[in-house]
Amino acid sequence: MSGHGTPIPMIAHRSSGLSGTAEVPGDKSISHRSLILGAMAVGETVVTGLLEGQDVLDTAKAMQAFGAEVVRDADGTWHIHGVGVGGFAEPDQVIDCGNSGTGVRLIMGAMATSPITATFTGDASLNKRPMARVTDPLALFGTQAVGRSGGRLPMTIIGAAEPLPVRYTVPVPSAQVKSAVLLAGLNAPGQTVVIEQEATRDHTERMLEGFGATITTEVTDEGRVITLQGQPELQPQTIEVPRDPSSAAFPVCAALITEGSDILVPNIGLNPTRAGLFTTLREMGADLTYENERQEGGEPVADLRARFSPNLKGIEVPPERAASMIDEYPVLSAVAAYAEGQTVMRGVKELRVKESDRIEAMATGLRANGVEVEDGEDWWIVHGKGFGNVAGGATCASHLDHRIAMSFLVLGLASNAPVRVDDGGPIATSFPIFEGLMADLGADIRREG
Ligand SMILES: O=C(O)C1=C[C@@H](OP(=O)(O)O)[C@@H](O)[C@H](O)C1
Ligand SMILES: C=C(OP(=O)(O)O)C(=O)O
Repeated sequence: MSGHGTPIPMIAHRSSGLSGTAEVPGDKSISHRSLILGAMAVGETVVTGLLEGQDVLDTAKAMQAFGAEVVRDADGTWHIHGVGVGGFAEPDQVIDCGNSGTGVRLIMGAMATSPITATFTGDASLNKRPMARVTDPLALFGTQAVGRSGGRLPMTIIGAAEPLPVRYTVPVPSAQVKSAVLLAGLNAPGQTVVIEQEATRDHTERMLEGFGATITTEVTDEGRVITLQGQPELQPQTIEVPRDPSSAAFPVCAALITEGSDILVPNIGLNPTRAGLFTTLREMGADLTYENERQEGGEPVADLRARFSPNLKGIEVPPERAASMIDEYPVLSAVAAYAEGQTVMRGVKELRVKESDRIEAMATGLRANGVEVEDGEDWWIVHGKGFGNVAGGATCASHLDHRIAMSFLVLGLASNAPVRVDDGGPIATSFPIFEGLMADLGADIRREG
């Protein structure tokens, strides 16, 4: 949905003794892909555990506009009747992807090699984000794109009627770009090859294989070379979406910084392309353990146990870990405020083109709450104050960015004065049950006014 409702101001007060079990919702990345790949398969894909956040609901609506039947049962199971690779119909309305970069970029890729035209838009945040990173490689297939200056939405994509196969090296670490090219490659004849120098989340590759595509990944001197055979008939799947490690990050970090806390966050996927935050927190001295470690659907899964960790130390986060925790830097910076010493984060330029400029948004809000932050184009350093020394007391702008809103609310759970955010509305894009879940654990996070 583009536009945004009335702002929802929220406030977090110092809390202690968080306890209980935090059942976080389904993984956002896998939810988008389940809908898109389900729509491109022949027959009925059945999905349980789908994240019903606004980002994913917007993708579901988009798949209907392209001709797939998408139905939710009363029990929350989703059924997608796909139209097959190359079977998309031309939508008769503008496709509104709301706040979701993943939604718009993956859908642009998925329709780019069909002889149809579609116009995309989003909310004020999404309409500022760069799309040339996707439309440049799509042009190699023969796809045309006409958008606003700077490659921004709203944008019309004219699909290639006779697509060519493509070999493309992704210039920025981005699973969205990689995925857009692979999804476009589905309806191109021959082999599409995508090369990435840094490993990013690999859900598209794993799921394409699950849907019956022929796809291989080879690690070479050039990087990860992913080869997809075009024009497969995708087989419908039954998918149980695992819980989202990026959402798990919020209750986990809240427990680490609030006195006397001990919580369990069950069933979290620890795919190495996603688990960088948890490794980093453990290196900082967090009392964060993996219980009941197991494999599910070919992925490592564990229950996360997080306890109050009064002796956190700042560290230098290895830059090569950035892609595996890219969405978690905002909440890491909130935890870093309570550590002793500096937390140094480098190689994170991508943070500047998310739902907001996340370095700028967090640095400004942290400073307003009494925490010193230095920053440059692709790095930032949080100077930890240690427990009991974060002043708090400020109102932070969330900039239509769910992760910024949730990170400042976590910050306020251990600061001396409460922390406010001007608008908690965007939280519903990825974590619609955040407020209730945090309240059940004992966190004092409320709406104001
Ligand atoms: O492919 C995906 O599902 C995602 C990729 C990442 O974006 P980039 O590809 O821009 O790094 C991430 O930030 C986003 O939340 C989800
Ligand atoms: C960057 C994010 O999402 P997207 O790019 O899909 O808007 C996120 O969820 O943190």
